[in-house]
Amino acid sequence: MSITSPLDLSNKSSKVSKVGVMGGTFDPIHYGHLVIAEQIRCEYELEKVIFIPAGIPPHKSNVRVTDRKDRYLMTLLATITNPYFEVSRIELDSNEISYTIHTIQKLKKIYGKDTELHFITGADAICELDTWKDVENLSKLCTFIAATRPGLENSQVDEKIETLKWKYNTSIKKIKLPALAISSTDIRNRIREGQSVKYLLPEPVEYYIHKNNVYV
Ligand SMILES: Nc1ncnc2c1ncn2[C@@H]1O[C@H](COP(=O)(O)OP(=O)(O)OP(=O)(O)O)[C@@H](O)[C@H]1O
Ligand SMILES: O=C(O)c1ccc[n+]([C@@H]2O[C@H](COP(=O)([O-])O)[C@@H](O)[C@H]2O)c1
Repeated sequence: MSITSPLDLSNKSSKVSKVGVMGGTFDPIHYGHLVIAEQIRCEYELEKVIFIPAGIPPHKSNVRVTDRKDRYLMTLLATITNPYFEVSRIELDSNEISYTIHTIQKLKKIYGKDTELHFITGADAICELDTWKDVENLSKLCTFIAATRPGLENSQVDEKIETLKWKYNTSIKKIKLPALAISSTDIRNRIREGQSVKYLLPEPVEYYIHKNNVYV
């Protein structure tokens, strides 16, 4: 499905030198995503962070994910108040599996080779980097910044990151952030069970979910 909207910012290529790329399924987007994106933006002096909802998330291709229009609109609602945040439909508008290597290659073409691209992830996602498509080339085109996530043993994450850095000769930075034990899975379950999700995600996103019966 193609979603057309004047709010698509993926073609804005005005000269920037350090861009954050925050990929995710965002089903739904929550404060865990927003906090890591904002903290990493500040810590690494990124000029902006582009949120890229996945069309077909590579590791969830056999899992039912919510309609792309809903995930796109929820991501827009969640990020609209931050002038440094943008949302791109680059993956949503493609019917291919949303491999990060393809997205980063497209962004490199848009922004040019001199713009640094920093892929923002949670520590759980970075620990699976070995299983991503074409990691060798991906590692040459971007760096990775991984935020700690509750439930993961820090020493094991550190060990895994060191192995990945050595194996792919790439830059993976780890940043320790205030732990937010929030996940989209938990939010979906809470909504289905009629429990409150207030303060786990931005209020407009919560309204959107209830108004459109997104997780019934
Ligand atoms: N609470 C959190 N703390 C740190 N990183 C997070 C947190 N929630 C999500 N992330 C990271 O954000 C990225 C996108 O995550 P995703 O959209 O899959 O959310 P999720 O909460 O992990 O979803 P689900 O529960 O459906 O698997 C991933 O790199 C993930 O590791
Ligand atoms: O490119 C890959 O092979 C790949 C495999 C797993 C995850 N990713 C990306 O990592 C980000 C987080 O994924 P997820 O499944 O936790 O939402 C999202 O942008 C995915 O496209 C990418």
